[in-house]
Amino acid sequence: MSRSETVWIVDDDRSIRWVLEKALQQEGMTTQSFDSADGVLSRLSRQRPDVIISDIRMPGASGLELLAQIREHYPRLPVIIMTAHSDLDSAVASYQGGAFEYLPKPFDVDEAVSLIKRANLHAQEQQGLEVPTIQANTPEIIGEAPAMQEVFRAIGRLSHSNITVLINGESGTGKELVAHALHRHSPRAKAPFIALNMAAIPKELMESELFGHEKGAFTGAASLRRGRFEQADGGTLFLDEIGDMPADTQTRLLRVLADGEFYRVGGHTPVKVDVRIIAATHQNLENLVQAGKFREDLFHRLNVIRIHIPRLSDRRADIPALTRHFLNRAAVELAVEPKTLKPETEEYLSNLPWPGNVRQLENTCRWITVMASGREVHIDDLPPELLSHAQENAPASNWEQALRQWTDQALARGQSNLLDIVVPAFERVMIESVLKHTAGRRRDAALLLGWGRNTLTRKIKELGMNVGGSDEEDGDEG
Ligand SMILES: Nc1ncnc2c1ncn2[C@@H]1O[C@H](COP(=O)(O)OP(=O)(O)OP(=O)(O)O)[C@@H](O)[C@H]1O
Repeated sequence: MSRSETVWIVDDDRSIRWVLEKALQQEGMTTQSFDSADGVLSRLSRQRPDVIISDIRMPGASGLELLAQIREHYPRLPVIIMTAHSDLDSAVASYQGGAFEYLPKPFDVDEAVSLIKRANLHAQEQQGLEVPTIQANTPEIIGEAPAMQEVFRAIGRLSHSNITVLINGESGTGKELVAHALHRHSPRAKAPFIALNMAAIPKELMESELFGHEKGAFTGAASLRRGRFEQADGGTLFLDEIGDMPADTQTRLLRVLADGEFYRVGGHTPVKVDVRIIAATHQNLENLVQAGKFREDLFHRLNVIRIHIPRLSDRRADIPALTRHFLNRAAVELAVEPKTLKPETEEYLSNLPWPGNVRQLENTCRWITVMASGREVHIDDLPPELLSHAQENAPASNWEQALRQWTDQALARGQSNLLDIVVPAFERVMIESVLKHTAGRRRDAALLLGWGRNTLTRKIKELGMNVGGSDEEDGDEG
């Protein structure tokens, strides 16, 4: 490039401006910084940067207001929106407002720089496309954890499209919630969102459920019934647990997706529909295809865009916020004061395995709201299965987690001098295991532990361990 690209940085946080300025200048770009959105617009009438990167929340006009103004007056100018409040609403609002990208803070500086370069290239290639602004308003999906930010980005990116989406994730991770968000942030938002769980419908009823039936199509079909496909016309059909769909229904579904029309059960006139499919499964569809249980051609039709929803144990950072959200919601449902967690209870919950994912956490919050006696929730107030579960199932590889839980509980009991209890226990386990490994030979054991032999002997005495063998005799094999 002959001339240096100019990037405007808009953020009320001086350190962010500074970090970006330095990084961009190092890449040979020219920067100009603004501490609010207000100055940017007046400047734009005289001067034009190649890319703008702006924070959302600032005193005065917000980054999204700035974005809207720029889209209206300078549609070719790419804007990257940054925010410390990495919620779905800001992600979606950014994309729908026509942002080139959405960058949740804290971000990797290199990532920011390469994004800015991409924005610049894109602007040159595209010569600007104007995108309509739609007001965002969703039910809350909580997700500060990086894995969820990826999901939000996907929802944002897809918000202009009607493309088929396949959602993967364990049961209770929020697949339906995400499917709904995809719909609400799509051009079909005003049309129906129809959800259907393949695992919950008896096989023999599935076709009529999906495609409806004509009057008299079979015994009991007293009148014409429109199926889910017709109900979802113009909107979105969410097919949950698609892996459980029987083979013949898969064949019919494939045909509908190809032709955009189908016959009601017992019908002879084709029914035309325009339906966006979002499918979800907790199973590995590739494996089902290999096992001959899922049609490969249908799999490819559904697998256009895939969104993976992480299990709750892979986004533990979100557990406190989710818990507060569910406790507040349960309190509203039950018309009581919301419970709050003691810090050690929050920490304890954050470290549980949560095999039932977000749904299990939600149910736990309902349980707590009903059962916990005080306003503040102690570890002892948790449902008994969570208390025993943690102790029995703490995996050996995860001893730190077990230790953390033990510490929380000891603190909750008011115990002190904790290291006096834990350190000897720790040393005892290490010494026993290593001596077992060396068949009682202390010299080898000391080497493996990384201690001198005298230290090991002293420790064994101090700990009052009865480990057989002695310091004198262990010079030889014996
Ligand atoms: N990130 C989240 N923020 C707030 N609520 C959530 C979130 N994820 C899930 N939930 C809530 O948890 C419950 C379970 O979510 P959902 O039904 O979407 O899961 P699912 O993956 O579709 O489960 P299944 O596969 O068992 O049908 C719902 O009540 C949903 O509102």
